[in-house]
Amino acid sequence: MSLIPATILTGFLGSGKTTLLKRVLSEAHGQKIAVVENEFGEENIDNEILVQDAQEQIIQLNNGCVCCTIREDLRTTLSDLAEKRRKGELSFDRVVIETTGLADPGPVAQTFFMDDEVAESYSLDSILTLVDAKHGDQQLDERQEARRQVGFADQIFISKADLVDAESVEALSHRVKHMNPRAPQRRVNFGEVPIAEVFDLKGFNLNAKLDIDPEFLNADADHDHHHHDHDHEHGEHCDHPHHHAHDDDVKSFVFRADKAFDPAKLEDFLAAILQVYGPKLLRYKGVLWMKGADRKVIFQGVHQLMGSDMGPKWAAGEKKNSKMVFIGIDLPREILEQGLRQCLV
Ligand SMILES: Nc1nc2c(ncn2[C@@H]2O[C@H](COP(=O)(O)OP(=O)(O)OP(=O)(O)O)[C@@H](O)[C@H]2O)c(=O)[nH]1
Repeated sequence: MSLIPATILTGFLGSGKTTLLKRVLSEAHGQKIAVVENEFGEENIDNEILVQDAQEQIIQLNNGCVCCTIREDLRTTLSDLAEKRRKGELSFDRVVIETTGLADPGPVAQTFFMDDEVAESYSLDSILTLVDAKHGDQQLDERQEARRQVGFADQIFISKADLVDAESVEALSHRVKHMNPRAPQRRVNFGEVPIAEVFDLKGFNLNAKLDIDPEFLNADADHDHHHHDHDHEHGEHCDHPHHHAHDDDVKSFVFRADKAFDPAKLEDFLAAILQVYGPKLLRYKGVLWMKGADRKVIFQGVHQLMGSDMGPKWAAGEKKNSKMVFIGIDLPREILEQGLRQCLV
């Protein structure tokens, strides 16, 4: 039986997760969706909002946060769901896990890789993160959970743009992009979003795509700014409005190289780096040129868990190179860059 696609829906308190989910559930998409809800408290209001006319399966994980105490519950819930599906007692095509606004999506994502039973039945499709245009800046300033949610995202939805002026949305969008350049961004008005941008994003797939805006890559490579405090001159690579400097602890950087990697050296280096900095590395992904390989090598990971795979062949005439993006908390950028350079042939 094929793996059940799973989507993690995250975003800070009140960012519009339930609104978006309700919208998605009520859209005529012909799919059966099992929803795993994680709410604080006994009363689950969201549940009532969501159930209405949908025949979806809604499971609640109450009294705790999915990222810590409830993690075991999540594991058993997912296993039970898969088991019932196998036996024909339940029928659903995919599962969506809505985390509380205070959850760190990291441990939730890791459940899909670390637990054998879960990994055998599910494949993590993507992490969707909502950012509230009205309160996002303050939440990112004050709450690390909010910053981690952005760092982990495969797709970002900016909600409530109707409540603020265009310039503020731009500034927020720019800030978020610096934290996570690989997640595409989209504005959503009361959860209105095409289903194609919610499901089957394959953000966790080892595909050969590394969706980084080429502008961002250029700006980043040409400027050796070790501190991303948005202090570049106006008009210089970066023409978005940004009035204030943010020194977000969740940062990203892109490494590019026009020389091939020595596979053994790179493997040793990455293994060592993950040992030390794994907890701080939220997401990383790369399309690599390895010495002696006629195919692209795709690698990616979450914290200490890293995987790699062969991608497509380098096309005739294609200029071989490598690009990697690292997203993490207080990233040791110089150590990473220096180390990676030493792995080049
Ligand atoms: N103006 C405006 N309000 C929105 C938008 N999206 C959601 N809201 C409102 O924001 C409030 C919170 O939305 P929810 O969908 O409950 O947010 P949530 O992320 O599920 O909230 P928690 O479960 O508390 O974390 C609701 O009153 C929504 O109607 C939007 O695009 N614009």
